Amino acid sequence: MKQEIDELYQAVLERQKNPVKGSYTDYLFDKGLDKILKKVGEESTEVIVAAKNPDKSEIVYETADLLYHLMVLLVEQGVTFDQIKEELGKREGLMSKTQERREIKKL
Ligand SMILES: N=c1c2ncn([C@@H]3O[C@H](COP(=O)(O)OP(=O)(O)OP(=O)(O)O)[C@@H](O)[C@H]3O)c2ncn1[C@@H]1O[C@H](COP(=O)(O)O)[C@@H](O)[C@H]1O
Repeated sequence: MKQEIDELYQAVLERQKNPVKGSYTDYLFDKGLDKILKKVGEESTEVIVAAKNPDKSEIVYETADLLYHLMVLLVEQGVTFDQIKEELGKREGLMSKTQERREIKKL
C-alpha cells in the first residue's frame, strides 16, 4: 500500500514536470488551485456518502479518488509526500508515549 501511494505521488509529480496533453492530471494543474480544491471537496463528500452505503466497494472507490486528488493538491502546493510521512512518523512516536502513560496510570 505504501508503495502504491508513493508511486501515485511520483506519477502526479511527473505530470506536473512533464505535462501530457489529454491527461486528467494535466487538466487539473492547468485549471489551477481552485479547481483542485473543488475536487478535493467533492471527493471528500463522496467518501462520506459512500460510508453510509452498506456496499463497501463504493467507499473503496471513492477513497481512492480522494487520495488521488489529495496527491494532486500536495504536488500543486509543493508539499512532498515525504513530509506527510515524516509527520505521521512523529505521531507514531507520540501515540506510543501516550499509550505508555495510559498503561502506567492503570497500574
Ligand atoms: N489515480 C488516478 C485517478 N483517480 C481518479 N482519477 C480521475 O479523476 C476523475 C474523477 O472523476 P469525476 O467524475 O469526479 O470528475 P470528471 O467529471 O471526470 O472531471 P471534472 O470535470 O469534475 O473535473 C476521473 O476523470 C478519473 O479518471 C484519476 N486520474 C489519474 N490517476 C493516476 O494519476 C496518474 C497520472 O494519470 P493521468 O492523469 O491519466 O496522466 C496515473 O498514475 C493515474 O493512474
